Amino acid sequence: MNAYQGPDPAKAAVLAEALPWLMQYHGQIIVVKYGGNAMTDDTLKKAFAEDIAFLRYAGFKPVVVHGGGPQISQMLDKLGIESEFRGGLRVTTPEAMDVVRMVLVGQVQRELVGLINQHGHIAVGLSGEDAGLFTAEPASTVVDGEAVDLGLVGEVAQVRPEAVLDLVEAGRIPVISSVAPDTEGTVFNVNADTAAAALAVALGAAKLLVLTDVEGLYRDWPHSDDVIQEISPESLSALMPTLASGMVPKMAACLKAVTEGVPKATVVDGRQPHAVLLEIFTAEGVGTQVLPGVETKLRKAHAAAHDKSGGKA
Ligand SMILES: Nc1ncnc2c1ncn2[C@@H]1O[C@H](COP(=O)(O)OP(=O)(O)O)[C@@H](O)[C@H]1O
Ligand SMILES: CC(=O)N[C@@H](CCC(=O)OP(=O)(O)O)C(=O)O
Repeated sequence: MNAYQGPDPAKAAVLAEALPWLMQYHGQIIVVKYGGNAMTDDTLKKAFAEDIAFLRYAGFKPVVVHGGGPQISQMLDKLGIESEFRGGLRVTTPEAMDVVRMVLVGQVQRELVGLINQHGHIAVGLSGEDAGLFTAEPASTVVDGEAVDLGLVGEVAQVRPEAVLDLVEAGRIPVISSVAPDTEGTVFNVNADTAAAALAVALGAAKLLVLTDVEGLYRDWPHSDDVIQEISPESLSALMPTLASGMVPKMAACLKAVTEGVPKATVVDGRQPHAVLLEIFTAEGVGTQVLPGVETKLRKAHAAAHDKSGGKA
């Protein structure tokens, strides 16, 4: 006969490990950017929605900014509209802009809102067009030393976070699409990483968490998969000219967020189910963290270890 074993203490240990993070982020805004490349299958999307609902019920204030690059490309292909990327941004004609808006607001945002609302009526979709959330201006981009005209690609010139704050204070989870009008009402395509960073700064978020389809920022991509675990804004700034494709706007967004007051920006692999919970509630470092003074801290820790070992470390 098997003796009664009782509940598994390992489960209690996992829950107890979450305590410091519950204390740190309780009542704080966390902006989570969900990239289109991390929305590849239904299980992943469902797990993402569970994580976001979990944060809300744990007393955090999650705000979601979503992408949808691959989903836009798929629809453009279907419609026979050509699109190319320059410096990680989609050159956007007026014809393509209609598709970008339709896919982001009408398709991707609706799906995420629906999935989160499986866990209570808590998610509300918004775009940069709602309540003046974002005002765009044409993006100016330089690729290989040359100014490039990207058409209707926008940068965020102004954020009015009131509508988002109203929802958050009411216990809701805003799910935001990155399209935004300029002051004349022309609607622009804003990269979702760029929009998430501008919003995180305006909301005074405690963290910007970016989900993508790589483990983090690779040191020597595409030649190695050595992930940079921690990097200061200064070192990241120096690295920016060496980055390629989608990592350019992503790391520029993290840099902007941390330089303008967000204490930490993290890029994690969204292909891993429950990547959000793992990043927030566990002590193991996942992905790449951009945080001020990190090299100074590492240098100090190294110097301390060196002193203790009498210079033998
Ligand atoms: N140094 C780098 N480290 C990691 N990925 C990189 C790097 N440089 C370029 N990339 C590319 O950037 C991509 C992520 O950007 P993107 O496709 O825009 O993702 P998302 O849809 O999540 O915003 C990766 O899949 C990879 O192909
Ligand atoms: C200007 C620009 O490039 N806009 C992006 C907007 C969507 C996005 O950023 O989606 P991901 O986060 O999935 O890459 C695009 O058209 O693809």
